Order: sequence, then structure tokens, then C-alpha cells
Amino acid sequence: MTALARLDHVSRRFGSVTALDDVSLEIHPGAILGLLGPNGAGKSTLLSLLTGQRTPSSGTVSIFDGSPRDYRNRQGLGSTPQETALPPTLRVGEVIDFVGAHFENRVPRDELADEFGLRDLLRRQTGALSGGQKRRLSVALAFVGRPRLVLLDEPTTGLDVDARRTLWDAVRRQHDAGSTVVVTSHYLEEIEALAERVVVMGGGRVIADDALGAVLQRVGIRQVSLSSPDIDRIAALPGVARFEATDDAGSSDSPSATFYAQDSDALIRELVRSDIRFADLTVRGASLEEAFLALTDDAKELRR
Ligand SMILES: Nc1ncnc2c1ncn2[C@@H]1O[C@H](COP(=O)(O)OP(=O)(O)OP(=O)(O)O)[C@@H](O)[C@H]1O
Repeated sequence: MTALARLDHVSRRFGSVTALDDVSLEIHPGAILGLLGPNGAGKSTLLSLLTGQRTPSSGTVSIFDGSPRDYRNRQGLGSTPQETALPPTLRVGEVIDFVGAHFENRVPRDELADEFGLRDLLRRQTGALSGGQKRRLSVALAFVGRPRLVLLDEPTTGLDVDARRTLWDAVRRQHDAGSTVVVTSHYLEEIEALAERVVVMGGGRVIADDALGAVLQRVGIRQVSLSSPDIDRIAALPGVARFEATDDAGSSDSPSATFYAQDSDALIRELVRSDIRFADLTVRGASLEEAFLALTDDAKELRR
């Protein structure tokens, strides 16, 4: 199958910062691809290379087997502008026509407006739109040229739950109609709702690239907190992905720590079996940020 887009050993540096570090990735027609990662992971930089806004420091980037810097190759590409890029005095309908005019086979204004719930706003100046309406327009604009590949950078940040769902439905309909979609997000919920394949990025590298279910299992990490005089022995138990000392003074005089493990039940069974003394045990789900950290540490282990 021919890839719609390809990164081959791509690095991108900004001065002393390495935003992308030897990334190789292929995007094939079909599945919605979720690009997930904490702040600064390199997601936006990766998208800016695909849209041709930036060039790699090393390695090669192609879309539709050509350079993203060539506007002819970008005919098949759609992406969301930053919301601040909408000219505030232009009306919604005018912006749709302005962007649409750059494409050979554009979606008519009313059809696009209906698809994204913008029909009643066509005559409104974009400066007078709410944050949610601006996001909806930005995402709609990505689809105006009937693109084969669409890049959505955090499409629903700042939207409430209803607005988010409405936008996801519209994106799914566009995907069903034939567009391949790449969506970046901080929200696991968003990726779960949309994506079939998930690429997790951390520190400029791809640290997981798999089907949604497999990645969810890997980020489904739990936190086990306790106090014990033997923190180091607990850290060495099987299943501990990472641990950190904590300051909370427990009821005992022993130091406290938090351990991250995929299977907290198994870890606690090991703990009891090992006869290590402990107190103040609590278990809770880790946040996505914490799960990313554990995944990043896994990746470092693998590279050692
Ligand atoms: N123009 C730039 N000049 C200097 N550093 C930059 C520039 N653009 C990005 N960076 C740095 O590159 C790294 C990756 O940034 P990038 O915006 O790609 O991450 P991200 O995963 O999209 O983050 P976020 O989720 O916060 O948008 C960060 O350390 C960032 O500070």
C-alpha cells in the first residue's frame, strides 16, 4: 500500500532543542491516526513538517510521494489553522470561500456549513464567533478541498463536552467519506473517541505505535503509594515501571513512595509475599501525564 505521508529518520532541531529525534513513520490511507503526547513531545513540529511550514534538520519528509514544500502536493492536504489566524473582519462564508478558492475541487460553501453546523453563522464576522464556533470553522476549513489527508492539531482544546462530541461526529463523517485523518491531542478521551491507530510521542521520539487497544493497555498504568522502611526492595519487585519518593508523612515513621505498575494487584501480591513491612497503602489510576512518563522510561530502558 502506498503511504500518503512518510517521515524517514527525521530530526528537527531548534538551536539546542531537539524537537524531533530520528522519527520514522508512515501514514497509510484509511484509519484515523491519533498522535498523543505531553507538552513539548514534538507533535506540532511533526505536523509542521508535513504541511511544509518547516523543513527537517536531517532525514526526509514526503506527502503523496513528493515534497510538502511543493504546493501541488499540498492540494490533497487539509489542516487546521491556528484560531488566531482567522481574519476577524471577514465573515464565516467569506473565509470558507477564500480558503476554498485555493483548491481545484472544493466543497460548496453551504454543503460545508451544513456538515459542520455553521449554516446560521455564515454572515457572522469571525471576530464575533465564540471559541467553540471558531474551532468548528477551523476544522471545517481543513476539509474544504476534499483532502485525502487531513491534519488536525488539537481540534477541540478548550471546548466543552457537547461541542467536542459534535466536532468528533463531523470528523468521523468526513473520515467515512474518504479522508484519512491525523489528530493530535493531550486528551486520551479524544484519541479513544476518534483513533484506530495511536502513535505516542515523548521527548521528540515515537515511543509507541500500535492499535488503539494495545496502546490503551500500555498507558493503563496504576499508582501504588505506601510507606515502608524498605523502599528500594519494593522498587526492585517485578512489575514496577517507575517509582518516586514522596514527602507525605504517613502514619508510620518510614519514608513514603509512589510506585507505577500496569498490574497493581500483582504488585501488591508480590509485596505481601516478599514479607516487606509497609503501611498507608493506597492505589489509584495514574493520570495520562504520569502514564506517558512511565512509557518514556520504558522506552529509555529498551534503548539502553
Ligand atoms: N520555533 C521554535 N523555536 C524553539 N523551540 C521550539 C520551536 N518550536 C518548537 N520548539 C520546541 O520543540 C519542542 C517540541 O515542541 P512541539 O510544539 O512540537 O511539541 P508538542 O508536542 O506539539 O507540544 P504541545 O502539546 O505543547 O503543543 C519543545 O521543546 C518546544 O519548546
